[in-house]
Amino acid sequence: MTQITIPRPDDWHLHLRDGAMLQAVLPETARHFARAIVMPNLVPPVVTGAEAAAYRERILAALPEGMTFEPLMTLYLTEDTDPADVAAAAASGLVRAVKLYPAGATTNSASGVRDFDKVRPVLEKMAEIGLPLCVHGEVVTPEVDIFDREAVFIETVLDPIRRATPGLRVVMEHITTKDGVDYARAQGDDLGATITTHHLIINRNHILVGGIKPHYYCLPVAKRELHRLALREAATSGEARFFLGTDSAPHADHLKEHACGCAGCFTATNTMALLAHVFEEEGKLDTLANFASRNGPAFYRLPVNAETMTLVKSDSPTQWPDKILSGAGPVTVFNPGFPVYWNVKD
Ligand SMILES: NC(=O)N[C@@H](CC(=O)O)C(=O)O
Ligand SMILES: [Zn+2]
Ligand SMILES: [Zn+2]
Repeated sequence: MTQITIPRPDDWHLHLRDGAMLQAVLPETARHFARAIVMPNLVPPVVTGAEAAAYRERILAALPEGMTFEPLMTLYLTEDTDPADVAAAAASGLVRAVKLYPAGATTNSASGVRDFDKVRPVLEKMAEIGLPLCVHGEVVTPEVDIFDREAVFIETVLDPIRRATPGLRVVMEHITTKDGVDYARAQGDDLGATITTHHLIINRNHILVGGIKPHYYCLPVAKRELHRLALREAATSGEARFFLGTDSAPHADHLKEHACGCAGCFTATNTMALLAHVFEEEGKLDTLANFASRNGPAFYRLPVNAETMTLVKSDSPTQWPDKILSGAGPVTVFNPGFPVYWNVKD
């Protein structure tokens, strides 16, 4: 097959940042994706409904003329979050999810949750109104090896929270392990899991073998090959619980190529072409629409986009810019390390 048409995709986990970076990266997403769940880990974080409304306005103001894109807003869960504010922001349709960052787990997570008992009233309100909790699923206990943080989180934090809060709808964000895949599969339809593009392509060797590759460093960090293979199998299975969240996370190059480099891969520009490549490799092009276009809206109780996207495979490799230029500095586009012949048709 050299061509495939799917409903226009959405991105269920995206970092757009703010200011000059937002201006530069928003068109990269809006060119292909109709909607995105926009992460709230700004500095300072997007905590209240009023802050989410203001951030949404800044995103829409940065959208180039002629592009259509709907930002789906999220709130950053803190120990001081007010359940009534969350409920009001959800009822108005402004906010589509609340994001849980264990304090210290990832970029800009210092205001995240340390004591899960303190957020119990918010979680109970969310269960009552059906508002999803998006979870960065890693423990931050120093004794736990960074490659085990996701598996330990599932057992010691996620599962207890879900048992204590019946009816809470949860998205395991950017799963990176077979443990994550297996856990998601064993649950009911109140649990979804996003999978990034880059975790379908790289394993931990890509980061470390032959010299350290800062542009492959993200959190959760890529794991062993067996986990990458489990993620590929899950993403291409067509199962409703697995959907695309690119976690495209721009950082200026000087902050990635640094003695203490930031975590995040920037994949907004080439995600759809890369996914077509991956799904074709797996012999599963027929399930790309489920992963990128249908399963996410079903979980978030939104309609599938009416527009379509056509992906075409050609004889010569697809070209992308190496970097996106922004007022905050250049941002390197994720390089899969192999030629890709798929591209989105204009
Ligand atoms: N994924 C990352 O490595 N980084 C994200 C944060 C996150 O999603 O954990 C970022 O905001 O840069
Ligand atoms: Zn995260
Ligand atoms: Zn993220």
